Amino acid sequence: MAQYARGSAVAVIRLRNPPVNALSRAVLQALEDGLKKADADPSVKAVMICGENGKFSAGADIRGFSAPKRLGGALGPVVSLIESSEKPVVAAIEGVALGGGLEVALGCHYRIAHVKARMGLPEVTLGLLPGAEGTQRLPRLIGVPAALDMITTGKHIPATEALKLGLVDEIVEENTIEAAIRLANKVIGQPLGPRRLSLKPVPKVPNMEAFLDEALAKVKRQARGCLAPELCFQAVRAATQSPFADGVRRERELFQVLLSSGQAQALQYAFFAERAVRRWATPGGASWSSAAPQPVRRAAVIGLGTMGRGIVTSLVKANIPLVALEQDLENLNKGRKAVMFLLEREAMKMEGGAQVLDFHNPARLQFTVDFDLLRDVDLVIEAVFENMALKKEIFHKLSKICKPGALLCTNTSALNIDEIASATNRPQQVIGTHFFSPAHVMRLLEIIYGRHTSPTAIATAMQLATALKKVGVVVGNCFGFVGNRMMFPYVQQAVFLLEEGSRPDAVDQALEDFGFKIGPFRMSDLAGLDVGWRSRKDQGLTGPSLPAGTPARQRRGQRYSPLPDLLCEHGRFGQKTGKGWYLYEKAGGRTATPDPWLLNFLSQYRDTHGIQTRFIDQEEILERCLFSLINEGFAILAEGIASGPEHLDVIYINGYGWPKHRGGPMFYASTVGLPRVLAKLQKYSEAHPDVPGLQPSAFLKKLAAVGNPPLKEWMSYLSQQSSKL
Ligand SMILES: CCCCCCCC/C=C\C=C\CC(=O)SCCNC(=O)CCNC(=O)[C@H](O)C(C)(C)COP(=O)(O)OP(=O)(O)OC[C@H]1O[C@@H](n2cnc3c(N)ncnc32)[C@H](O)[C@@H]1OP(=O)(O)O
Repeated sequence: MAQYARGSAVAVIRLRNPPVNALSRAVLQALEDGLKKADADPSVKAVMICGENGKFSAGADIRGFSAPKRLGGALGPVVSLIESSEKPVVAAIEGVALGGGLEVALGCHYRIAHVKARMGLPEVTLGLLPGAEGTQRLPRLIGVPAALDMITTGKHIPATEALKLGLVDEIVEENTIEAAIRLANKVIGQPLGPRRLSLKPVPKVPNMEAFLDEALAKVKRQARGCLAPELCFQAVRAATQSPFADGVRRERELFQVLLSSGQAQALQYAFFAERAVRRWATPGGASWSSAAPQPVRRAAVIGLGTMGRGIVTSLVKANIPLVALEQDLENLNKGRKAVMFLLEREAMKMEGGAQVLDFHNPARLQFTVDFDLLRDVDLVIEAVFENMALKKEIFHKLSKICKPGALLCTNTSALNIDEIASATNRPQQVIGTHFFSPAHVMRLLEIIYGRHTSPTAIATAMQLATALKKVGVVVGNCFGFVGNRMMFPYVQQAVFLLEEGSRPDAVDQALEDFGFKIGPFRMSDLAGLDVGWRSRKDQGLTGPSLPAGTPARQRRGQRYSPLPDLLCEHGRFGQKTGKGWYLYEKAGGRTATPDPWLLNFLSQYRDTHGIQTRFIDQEEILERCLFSLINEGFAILAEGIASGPEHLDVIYINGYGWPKHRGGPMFYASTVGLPRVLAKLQKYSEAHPDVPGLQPSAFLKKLAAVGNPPLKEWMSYLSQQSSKL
């Protein structure tokens, strides 16, 4: 809704649709009615538009884009109506003016913003473009380079920057509404022509065509298969080439293309999925609605290796005072130096820099080798390397030293939380916090509850995720949890494809063309092949504990590829040794080139094992890697390890480089159609009966059999008894 009120000479229209004043049909109708009322009332001399509860508007109601009666073209005409008003209209921007909200403000003749307000056109992140004439008005107001940047990236800018760009006329520290009414009174009677953006020319840029060509190349490079950035670009280019009305027509055409592209649906699903996972629940009945977090006033991180350094940096950035602990002075000094380097770099990116982070202050960041300093912390994150015995030793020590209420977190990517908790006297306060590398950059935090973990512990870990500006996803305890468990069959297929005749660069290319940031072999070289090797040795799959006479390509009755182990035995650990699945310019180098040695090695390997080399096309690469990953996802859902497909999708988008415009693996499966995914898995599992990862999960079969229901109904087909937790 929008509330209309007439004060003295200034009518006030207040957008009202909690929590963010999204522009629904009803709000737009009320806005239009308010404008018409003001126009018809001779005592009204000016209009002020604002939003309720300190928020202007977060834009079009996103749910409206998939509603049967779409929000459609309703907003553009309302923005035009505002602009064509014969009475001055002032936007009072508090909180946020995003998307359609900012387009409404662009239709106004004046804009005044609170200093803490944020503005942006984030439609591109939802697979759309600003469809209410924003792509035509913004370049006229702030110029093509700045408008292109805002529209193709969707970034939110603070009011101070908006003022510099000329996006707002004034910023105020308080009483935005009063200031806007004052401004409205002041401008009564002044000519409105110069304030109507649709009448302004687009400011010239020297050598506009060359500038646009370069900008387009950049947009394409960054889009990686996502359509919206390029179409946003095209809409802005139309503003540079055509009169306003023609530009608007072009904007509408392009908007329609995006709306029906499928990518918009995927990105909007991802938007809501990210919010849905905040409402966590466990099969035991614990949930976000009843569990209260405990405050974290001081934290500790144990271990200053790659993960620990990133975690410390993340906590400092979140303003949480902490103690960073290493086992000895040599490692402590090495870790301290690395953390300081990261923090200096982070500080340079921030306004206020090192002063704001205050990391030279020992009261905020203290380095030590003394466990006793952990006595009064509220939360500990252990981040030593993946070794159960070591982790248990540390947790045993922690449960003796830390105060009774302290939450004990383990940063592990696969180990059993219950076993780690068993080393303590407080298993209810032990929880897994799986950070992703680099931990101060990656958004995902997988939060793993064990058999005894309390709801308070889960709520506190979720609150920590929010404080660190991460997306926390609560999952159950199993080997590899959700993310890595789904990754195992994917990587396994990638390696099997090499055995059968493919090449690392062909597999990577297929998956990168699909939209992954990095293919499995480049990823494995980056992470280090030795990490998986160590884990396989611990599991007895390779190395000295392997019983003599074990067939080279079989473990526990299933197909196994020793290829990654063989590479490690040749000292090929990936980027760090300058060679792995690829060759690099030097140890630590980043430029991967196909390695003739490896291709020769693969060919000899196939000869040794009597494998007939065959050509494997892109379709088979994608289907075998992706469908086996998705198949594991269905098994995870059936076991109650995650409470919905959204959880798996949020994990994959934020932690594993899954292309967001494909909505996550489970959403992708829903778009492919579950009967098709099932049929392909059946085909491949018939061809490879010794690969369990290709055998369709019972839950997938059930969903296909009941007629491929929409994703949001999947979980209703799981009987309570099927949860193993
Ligand atoms: C015939 C062809 C004609 C073609 C013409 C077409 C005409 C179309 C015209 C115009 C098109 C305009 C496009 C848009 O405006 S798209 C929307 C752009 N806006 C955004 O992307 C903003 C999205 N929201 C956010 O970024 C954040 O929510 C923010 C506003 C910054 C607040 O963040 P925070 O405080 O962290 O709160 P939450 O994110 O948890 O949000 C609170 C709840 O509000 C829901 N929400 C937020 N924004 C919207 C929205 N725009 N629509 C609907 N719902 C929204 C959010 O989901 C939370 O609710 P819940 O937890 O239940 O999910």
